[in-house]
Amino acid sequence: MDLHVRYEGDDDPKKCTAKKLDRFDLAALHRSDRATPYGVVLNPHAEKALSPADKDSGALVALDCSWESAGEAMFSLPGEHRALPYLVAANPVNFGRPMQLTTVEALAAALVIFGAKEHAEEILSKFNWGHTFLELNEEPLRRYSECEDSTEIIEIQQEYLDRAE
Ligand SMILES: C[S@@+](CC[C@H](N)C(=O)[O-])C[C@H]1O[C@@H](n2cnc3c(N)ncnc32)[C@H](O)[C@@H]1O
Repeated sequence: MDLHVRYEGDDDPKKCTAKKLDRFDLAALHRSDRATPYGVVLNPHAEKALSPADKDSGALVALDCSWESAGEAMFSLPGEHRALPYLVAANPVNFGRPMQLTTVEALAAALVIFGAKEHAEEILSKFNWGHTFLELNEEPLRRYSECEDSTEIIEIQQEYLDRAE
């Protein structure tokens, strides 16, 4: 599956996970909405949860910008907008926190949910904490990948939300 990133460029380029994926030719960066291919847009504000039912909806797209600027209005890209279900970050900035994933973690999570675990491992292998993301989220990612649709994903997510309270 082709990975695309709408790249805003307002985060430190040395720490930016999308930039690193681009350097290894593992994702394509786009500087405008128009230049970004239509597909599934990973958007934490989306009403619908990502599920295996989305896997044939075209390109997989993330928006790389700082979390300070990642408000709802920023996600103006045309596409099928989907939020990832409950997962925890493994990156050093947000380790253990739910939902605020880096771009590479978000793309990897979507790939695992779509049944492309090897592709997820490949992109995470460029980060020394990358494998930890799959270890921390092994059970939820496996269960999400076995769901039919967004309704089933939400049911499983609720179990993790209840446990986290
Ligand atoms: C806000 S940017 C921050 C990127 C960070 N600067 C980096 O270097 O990776 C992270 C992007 O990953 C995706 N993402 C992260 N968490 C998500 C979630 N819970 N649901 C959907 N997409 C998410 C979104 O596309 C989001 O804009």
